[in-house]
Amino acid sequence: MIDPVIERPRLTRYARGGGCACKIPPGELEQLVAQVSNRVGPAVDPVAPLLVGLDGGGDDAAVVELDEQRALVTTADFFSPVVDDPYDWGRIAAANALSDVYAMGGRPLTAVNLLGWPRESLPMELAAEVLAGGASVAHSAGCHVAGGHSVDDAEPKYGMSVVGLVDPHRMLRADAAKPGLPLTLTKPLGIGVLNTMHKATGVVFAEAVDTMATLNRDASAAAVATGVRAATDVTGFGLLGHLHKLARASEVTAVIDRSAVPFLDDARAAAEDGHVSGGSRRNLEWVTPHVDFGGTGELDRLLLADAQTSGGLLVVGELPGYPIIGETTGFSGHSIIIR
Ligand SMILES: Nc1ncnc2c1ncn2[C@@H]1O[C@H](COP(=O)(O)OP(=O)(O)OP(=O)(O)O)[C@@H](O)[C@H]1O
Ligand SMILES: [Mg+2]
Repeated sequence: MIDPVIERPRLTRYARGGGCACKIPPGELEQLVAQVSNRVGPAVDPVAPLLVGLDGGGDDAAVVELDEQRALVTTADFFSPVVDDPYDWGRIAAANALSDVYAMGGRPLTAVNLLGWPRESLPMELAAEVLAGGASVAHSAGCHVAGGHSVDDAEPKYGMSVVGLVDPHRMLRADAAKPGLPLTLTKPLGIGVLNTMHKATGVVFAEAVDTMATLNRDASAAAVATGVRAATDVTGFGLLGHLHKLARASEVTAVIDRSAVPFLDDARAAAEDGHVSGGSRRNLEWVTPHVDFGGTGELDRLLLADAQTSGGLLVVGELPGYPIIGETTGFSGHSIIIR
C-alpha cells in the first residue's frame, strides 16, 4: 500500500469504493428513504416552513424559509478517498460538499468536518493534511470551517456538513425545469473513469484533480443572475442519473446531443481499458428503462452514466462560457432521449 516513489501510503488502497462512486445506488436509496417517510410523518409544529425536502426524490439540499428574502440551505456529504494525495482529497471533498449549496443557488456560510479515520493503520498527520485541504477550499469560498466530528473507522472517510443562505425566490430547484430550454453542463465528464484508473495504477490525472477541486460557485452565481430556475449538480449517479431525476421531478424530457457533451482528455481511453466503476454500471442499469438511447453504443452509455465526484452543475438554461449539451421538451415517454 506504499507508493514506491514518494513512500507514502496510497489512500485509495484503504477503501473499497471511492468518492461519489461509493454512494448507495439510486434505486436502493430511494426505497430506503421512502420506507422511512412511510413510517414517520413530517415534523410536528415545525419551527420554520420546509421549502425543499424529500418530495419527488429529493433535491441537492434541504431548504427552510427564514423570512421573505432568506432561506437556510443544509446538506452533508462524505466519502472514501478518490485520490492518493491527502491534501487534494480534502480539497475535492470540500468542493463536493459545498456544491450542493451552489446547486440550490445558495452561498455557503459555515461548514463542519465529518471525518472517519483508521488511526491504527494511517498516521494522523495525513488526516491533518486532508482537513487542511478541505479548509483551504471552504475558506476560498468565504465559508467558515468551525467544527466537526471525528470517529475511528475501518476506512478513511471525509466530507462536510454545510449550511448556506439562498434567496427563496431565486432558488435553483430540480423540479422547476420547463420545456423548450437549453441544458448546460459546467464541468466535463470522465472524472469517474479517471479516478478508477488512478486507484488501479497510481497514475495522477492533474486535469481531473483540478476539475474536482474547482468550486461550482461561479457557475451557480451566473445561473442565479440570469434568472435560471432549475439546476442540480452531477455527482455519483452520473449525468444520466441526475438528469433523469431532474427531468422526472419536472415532468419534462431531456434531449441530449451526445457529440456536445464535454469529456476530460483520457476519459474515453480509460473506459476502453475497462476502468469503469461498479457504481457507474449500476447508474446505467437504473436509468436504462427511462432513456431512449437511439444508436448510442455501450461505451458511450457507460461514459454518460459515469459516476462523477464533485462534478459540474447541470443547468436548465444558457450560461455564457459553458457548453450547451441539449434541451428540454414536453414529456414524451422517456426522461432522456440521446441523439
Ligand atoms: N440517509 C438519508 N436519509 C434521508 N434522506 C437521504 C439520505 N441519504 C440521501 N438522502 C436524500 O436523498 C436524495 C438524493 O440523495 P443524493 O445523495 O443523491 O443527493 P445529493 O446530496 O444531491 O448528492 P450529491 O451530494 O452527490 O450531489 C437527497 O434529497 C438526499 O437528501
Ligand atoms: Mg447534489
